[in-house]
Amino acid sequence: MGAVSEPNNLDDLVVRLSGVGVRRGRSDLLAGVDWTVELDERWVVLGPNGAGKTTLLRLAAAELYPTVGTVDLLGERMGKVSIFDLRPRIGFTSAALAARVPGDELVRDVVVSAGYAVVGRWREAYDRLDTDRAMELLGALGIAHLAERTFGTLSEGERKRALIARALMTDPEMLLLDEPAAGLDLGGREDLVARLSTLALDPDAPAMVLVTHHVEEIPPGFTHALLVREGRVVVSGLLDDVLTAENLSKTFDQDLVLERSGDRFFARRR
Ligand SMILES: Nc1ncnc2c1ncn2[C@@H]1O[C@H](COP(=O)(O)OP(=O)(O)OP(=O)(O)O)[C@@H](O)[C@H]1O
Repeated sequence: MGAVSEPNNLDDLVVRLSGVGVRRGRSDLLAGVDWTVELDERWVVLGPNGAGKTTLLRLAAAELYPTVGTVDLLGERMGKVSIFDLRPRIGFTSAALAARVPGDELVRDVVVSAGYAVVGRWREAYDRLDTDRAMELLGALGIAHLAERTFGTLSEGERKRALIARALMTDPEMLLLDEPAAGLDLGGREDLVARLSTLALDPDAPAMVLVTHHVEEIPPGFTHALLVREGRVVVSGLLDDVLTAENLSKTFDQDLVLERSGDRFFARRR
């Protein structure tokens, strides 16, 4: 599965992977991946540890080149375009990025500095408009009151939200979230899922791709799913078609039951 479906409008394509493989030494981190993401789509990428989810997201973030196949991002072919032109058009959050943010950086500056595509080493004067925009985003994520705190003093949940605000700072055409709810308590997870749901349902929001291990973390409003296992796409397509007990069981190599309550999903072993 995972065949490239023909998009309605080529201009709306934000990601197109064709026959993509990523090889390191003798290991295939990814193999034979075909995937397209359109502007109005919100994708969840699900799979067990080590399946290749982060590798897939890093390809979409222009952080990694494929070993084989082609990657088109926002209408540009990777390898033929400067990644420095491409990256401000892509919002990306990950644990690796969080680890690079200096603990003594003010939260407001963590967000504003996204416009300069650097963390921790910008000290240029910045525009008042940038500050206003950063404050607006921190407000939308419910942490405007933390703007003057240093990043290092934030809780895990507050850091995740600050980094999502940062990822949105450049008004990207695509927002990539690598396990945004990892490490959050139940309240923190539910709060984040609700905020991501609001974003997902906003027609003006960018295309979104969210990587997770847990179906409970799928925000309402997400439209598509890609299930990956051992570097290969198990199935991809519309969320309602793809998210079945059978597909999940295949992906996680467990006999799983999937339950749906309203617009949320829950899974457990049979
Ligand atoms: N540079 C590398 N060299 C060799 N193997 C690597 C390299 N980078 C990643 N891997 C391996 O590739 C596989 C896929 O890694 P990736 O981080 O994409 O998985 P993931 O699905 O995001 O996992 P997790 O859910 O645990 O974060 C893993 O088995 C990982 O150990």
